This record gives sequence, structure tokens and C-alpha cells, in this order.
Amino acid sequence: MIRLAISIGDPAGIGPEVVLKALADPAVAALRPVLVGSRSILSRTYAQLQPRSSQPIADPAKLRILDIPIDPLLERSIHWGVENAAAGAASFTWLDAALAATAAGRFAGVVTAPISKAAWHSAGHAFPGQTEVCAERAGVDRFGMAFVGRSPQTGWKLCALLATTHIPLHQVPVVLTAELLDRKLDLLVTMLDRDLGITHPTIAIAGLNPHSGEGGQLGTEERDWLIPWLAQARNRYPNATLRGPIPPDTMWVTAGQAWFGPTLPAGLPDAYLALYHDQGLIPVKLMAFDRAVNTTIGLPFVRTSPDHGTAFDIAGQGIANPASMIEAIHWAIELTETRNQWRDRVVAAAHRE
Ligand SMILES: NC(=O)C1=CN([C@@H]2O[C@H](COP(=O)(O)OP(=O)(O)OC[C@H]3O[C@@H](n4cnc5c(N)ncnc54)[C@H](O)[C@@H]3O)[C@@H](O)[C@H]2O)C=CC1
Ligand SMILES: NCC(=O)COP(=O)(O)O
Repeated sequence: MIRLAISIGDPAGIGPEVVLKALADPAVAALRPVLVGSRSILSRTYAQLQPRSSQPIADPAKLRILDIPIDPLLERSIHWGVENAAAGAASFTWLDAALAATAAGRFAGVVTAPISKAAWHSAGHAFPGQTEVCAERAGVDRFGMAFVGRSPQTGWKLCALLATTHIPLHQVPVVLTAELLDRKLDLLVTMLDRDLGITHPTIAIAGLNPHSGEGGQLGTEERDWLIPWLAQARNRYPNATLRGPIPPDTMWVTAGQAWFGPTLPAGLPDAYLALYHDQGLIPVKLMAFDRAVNTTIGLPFVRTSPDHGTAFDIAGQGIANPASMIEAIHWAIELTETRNQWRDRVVAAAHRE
């Protein structure tokens, strides 16, 4: 059985709730994952939400928990919907413990419930997000934030990688370079092969400007370096079909048709490379807010997370939807299995040589 750790996220948000609701799903419970967090916080979540929850919620007394208590004085300052340093310190400690146990070989992968970046900063942890902590603790400097999802209507798999992530919009054209895109495309091609079993992918690559610059009239990045970079990338990846730079507003039209069905349009790409956070995540969340899963690629282990955040506005009400957390757990299993099969194939091929 594949062993998974689940860090329970910010205790003032919906993380503990969606984790306990996910564990009420028999298919998730059968995986017997280990929750990394405070037993006391989980018990409190269960006691308060079970009577008013819209959905079944698992009793933490029956679950496997790596208990990391919060100092009782600090625990008293944790309240639903209140973003503060105590909650940020706790969620950071739990993530770190899950990663340390994974690095020690106890788990094959980590599923992380949502944290608040602002709460982390208040607690003195100056990371942009969980992605960067995973990468640093794993000792890798080439990693990416990808989103995957399986359409409940058509079964089509959505896969999108963000070339840049948590930076201000005005920095995007500065940070985006041919070298950065080389690294991101490399990660994406590897992920498609190793994690999704796609050896000859078609990848849609967005332009940066409206209409991909309209020949330089609406921006020059495409003309100056993006189109030349794509020509070189096509030579480097003869097994891949690289389409682009595609006008960003229309790039997702067939993805939407494939997601909602009833039929799949012809010529669908296997994956999308978006150049900045909202260029990728607005369409992904519009299509698949309750299904999409954030996965960090480039790590030596699998890491997934729901696509949503801490939802402080509804924390403590019992109405949070666990669907994306459930998907994050199933994707962690699926990605680990495909990766293991890939490794077996590589080893078998090496023995044949
Ligand atoms: N994986 C992670 O750790 C993520 C963390 N975040 C963090 O979460 C915090 C809040 O971010 P926001 O932009 O407000 O996004 P959010 O996803 O927390 O909330 C956006 C809206 O969606 C609703 N919502 C979110 N998840 C829901 C669920 N499972 N069921 C029902 N409704 C749900 C919320 O109530 C809110 O109205 C930020 O600090 C952000 O950095 C955001 C995305 C992912
Ligand atoms: N918008 C995606 C997001 O915020 C995920 O951040 P991370 O904590 O998984 O790095």
C-alpha cells in the first residue's frame, strides 16, 4: 500500500475540516493515510463541526495521526477565520514534519491542506508558499507548480503548468526568460512522460500579450524572444508538438469544451503552459474549482494539494466542500503508481542493455 502523509493546513481555515471530510470517504479511508498536525485541533474541529456539517466527517479518534501539539497558550489564540502568527507557526511546523518524515522514507508522498501565506509571514516564515518549502527541504532548485484534474463529465485530464507563480504582475515580463521557459518545459515534458505516461505530448504554450502581441502592435515579447525560443524548443523536443504562442484568451476554449463535454473536441493538447499565475488559474478554477489539484513537479516525492485556499470566510461553518482534497489524495496515489511503473520500465530497460 502507498503510504501518504496529509498535513492539515492552517488550523483557522478549512484545512482540518476538508481533511476530516475526505477521511469520511470510504475510498480515502481505505488508504489509511497519516494526518500530520495536532490531535487536539482535529478533535476540536470534529466536535464543533460534526453536528452542523453538511457532509459526513471522520472522527479523529479513529484515524492515524502524527500528533504535533501546539503550545496550549498559543492554541487559545487560534480561532476560525482569524489569520495570525500562531496559526501560521502551527501550519508551517506540520508541513515541515510531514516533509521530514517523507525524506526519512516513511511516506511516498505528501498531501498538503491549505495554508495562509500571510500567516506564515506573520510567524516569520518568509516562503512564498508550500511549493517552495517542499523544494527547499527536498534540496531541488528546479521545480514547478502544475495543476491536474479529471473531468467528471468526460474523464478528460486537464494538465497546466505555471511558468511564474507568486510574483507581482509587473514582475512577470522581467522574470520570464527563455532560460526559465527551458526549465519549465523540461519539467513539464518529464512530468507528462513519467507521471502521466504521455511520451509524445502536444503542449499549448500561451503568449504573454493580448493576441500574442499582434505582430508587435500589442507587445513585443512574442516577436523579440518567445517565437525564437519556441523554434529552438521544437528542435530540442522532437517527440513533442509545441503549439504557440497561442493568444491567451482563446487558448482555453477547447479545454473548456473537453472539460464540460459532452464530447471531446479534435486536436486537444495534453498540457498547457501558462506564463503567469492568473493566466493559468482563472481558467483552471473556472472549469474545475472542485476537482483541480495542485502538484509540485521536480521533487523526489509526490506532493499534491487542493487548488483552493484557507477559505477563512467560511471556516468553522461546516460547509466546506472536500472534493478537491479528495482528488488531491487520489492524484497522489495515481502519480506515485505511474512514477513507480516508469521507474520499473527504466530499470528493466537498463537490465536488457
Ligand atoms: N494550497 C494552498 O495552500 C493554497 C493556499 N491559498 C491561500 O489561502 C488564502 C485564501 O485565499 P483566497 O484567494 O481567498 O482563496 P480561497 O480558495 O481560500 O477562497 C476563495 C473563495 O472560494 C471559497 N472556497 C474555497 N475553498 C472552498 C471549499 N473547499 N468549499 C467551499 N468554498 C470554498 C471561499 O469561501 C472563498 O469564497 C491565501 O492566504 C492564499 O495564499 C490559496 C490557494 C491554495
Ligand atoms: N495559487 C496556488 C497556491 O497558492 C498554492 O500555493 P502553495 O502553498 O501550494 O505553494
